[in-house]
Amino acid sequence: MRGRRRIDLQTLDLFAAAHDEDESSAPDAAAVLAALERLADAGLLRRLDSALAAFVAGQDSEAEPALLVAAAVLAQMEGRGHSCLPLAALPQNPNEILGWPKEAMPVQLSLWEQLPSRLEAWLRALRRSPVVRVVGQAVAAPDLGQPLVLLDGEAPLLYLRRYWDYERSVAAQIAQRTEAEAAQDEAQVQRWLDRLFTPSAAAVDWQKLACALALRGRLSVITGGPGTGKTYTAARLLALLFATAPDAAQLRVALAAPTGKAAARLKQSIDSSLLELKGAVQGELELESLVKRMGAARTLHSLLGARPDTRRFAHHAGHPLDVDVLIVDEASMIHLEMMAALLQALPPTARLILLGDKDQLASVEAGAVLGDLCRDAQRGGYAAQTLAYARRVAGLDLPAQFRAAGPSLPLAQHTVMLRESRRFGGPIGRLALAVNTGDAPAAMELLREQTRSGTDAELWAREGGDLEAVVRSAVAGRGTAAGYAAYAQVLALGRAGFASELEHRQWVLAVLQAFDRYRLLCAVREGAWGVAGLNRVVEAALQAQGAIRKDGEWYAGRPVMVTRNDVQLGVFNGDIGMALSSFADPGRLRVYFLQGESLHHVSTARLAHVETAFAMTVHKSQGSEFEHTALVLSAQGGSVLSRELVYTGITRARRAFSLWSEVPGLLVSAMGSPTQRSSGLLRFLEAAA
Ligand SMILES: Nc1ncnc2c1ncn2[C@@H]1O[C@H](COP(=O)(O)OP(=O)(O)OP(=O)(O)O)[C@@H](O)[C@H]1O
Repeated sequence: MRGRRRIDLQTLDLFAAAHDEDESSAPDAAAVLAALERLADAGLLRRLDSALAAFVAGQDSEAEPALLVAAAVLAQMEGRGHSCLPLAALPQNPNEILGWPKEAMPVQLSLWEQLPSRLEAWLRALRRSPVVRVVGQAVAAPDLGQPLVLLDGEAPLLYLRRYWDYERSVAAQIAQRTEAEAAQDEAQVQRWLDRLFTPSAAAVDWQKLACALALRGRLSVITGGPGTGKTYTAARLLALLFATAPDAAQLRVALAAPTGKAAARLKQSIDSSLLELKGAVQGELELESLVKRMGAARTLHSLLGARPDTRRFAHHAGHPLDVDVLIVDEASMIHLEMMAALLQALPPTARLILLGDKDQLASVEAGAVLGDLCRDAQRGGYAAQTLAYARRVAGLDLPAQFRAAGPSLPLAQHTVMLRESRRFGGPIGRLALAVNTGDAPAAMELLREQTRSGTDAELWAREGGDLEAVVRSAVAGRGTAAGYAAYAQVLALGRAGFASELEHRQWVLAVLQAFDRYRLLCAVREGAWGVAGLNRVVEAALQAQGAIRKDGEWYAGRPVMVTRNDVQLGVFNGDIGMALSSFADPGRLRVYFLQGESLHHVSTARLAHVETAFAMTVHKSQGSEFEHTALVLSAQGGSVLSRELVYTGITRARRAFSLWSEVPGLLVSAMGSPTQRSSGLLRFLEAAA
């Protein structure tokens, strides 16, 4: 938290000014606003949080302290990815919500002493304010553009208006997409399912079930860990849609993902899965023409038509996307606002197929939509009708534990979790599973046993800080697993110059590919064990070896990550590029990005929003995989060190995973801290059911 260290939280007096004026009375709105400012000075709140409280006070001259504090806490929650504030915990257990460090306890108590101790009094303060729109189960106050919305009822939630709108919109769209089931020729569906799925030894062929369920609706959610066959299943689903569509030649299919890298992987993986099916369809389906017609996969920003300097997209309900089927991969990264925009822009008749791993980190922005949508995925929750349908068309008899015990959400009938990983049978997969289930003893034992077995093991861990060792390993690799030396070698090949543009292009591709063999992933940005510190020391080590020649911000071989979408330049947040000499003007550096199969390049001068990318956050690594991934846990990680963060880091590794922990115990404590994001999405969906 910014600036916290400069202020002694134990002695910080939030109400110093108010006490000077009058010792006896409770602080008024001005005193509370001043206290919130001090909390922002101390880094416990953001400026934005105290500013929202000040805005509320400006709109409501009679605002009570509880309302102002609730507004500031709500803004703070939004900054941490929650879409709303569950009010019930606020009076008695604010720590659960605030997550402030222990040393902030005196400050928190001094503020809370001035606030009501009962929820009812907080609710009264909210209900009586003109800045709060109160919406109950049965009645709703008129919409006068109030900036806050109180969802009153048993477990009241407070929203910023924007997020209230997004959640309701997403829930309404999903309810609509899951209500009516498309009529179909079941005999035809059964025939094709049997052709595309050979009998499986597994108790349940979840991939076949996913296809069967997806065929009868306009929304399909397919979740599963890495290598469980999400894209393999989506390709079969496409073939099925193609085979059963009345006018297959006209079927418009689009592929998308939140990042460019994930989009490129999706396209590659879908194409190769489709072409592998040629034998199974024996010329009956024109799979090659389907592959051609799909075109490149795009980022969601580009698909929806992001426009400079506005949150609005070119495509929306009034100007929908021109698609019949949209497959979106890495859906765990889609934040609430983006999901609302995507659903709005999709024609009501189009099918949406969401693929993603519900256990991965959610987006930095507010909302954990895939996690919410997959609440029932583990236990199935299938209704009798769904089970009967699965038996009829797919010959699947689901064990009793996957049947809904009571009334089930329509959404659950459109959701399937894939459970068998084809890629991660070994130690990386076992570690990911142990982390995911919070089994710390199993995870630690596995890491110890693997580390003991030598540097070539799939897993390797060191707890207790030795930054120099981290850097040595980052450069040289571990055993036969790559480090950045691999990219440095390819980079050096360019120094001799190129005879042709083609030769130069091949070299650029080779540098980008070599760089992607290894990545340092950090939990935090700041500090020696964060992104900024590690980037500096890795750069220095490569410089010392002569692998790079850094004499300014830009140098040949500087890997960069784009930090802001720039529609005009065609680069998006999270894209990774490499500064290299251009063929036409070898003295000039350009930044090269691999977009699908094609290379895109931009002049360094035009790329204002980038950062060096030898080390990057786990958040930004989603949608990417590296042959060797090193996860670096900083002792400054605090609440950022979550189970999802560690799981996401581990599952970025294809062949080797290394863990570097600044101090012992960080991994175990992260595993014991699953992230919970507050949202009302399921409540809206349940209400709509
Ligand atoms: N039923 C199956 N039979 C044979 N091979 C399969 C099957 N399902 C998946 N595979 C193979 O397993 C590998 C992983 O599948 P796929 O890439 O579809 O997984 P994924 O869940 O999309 O992974 P990621 O999350 O990493 O993108 C692929 O090589 C795929 O061809």
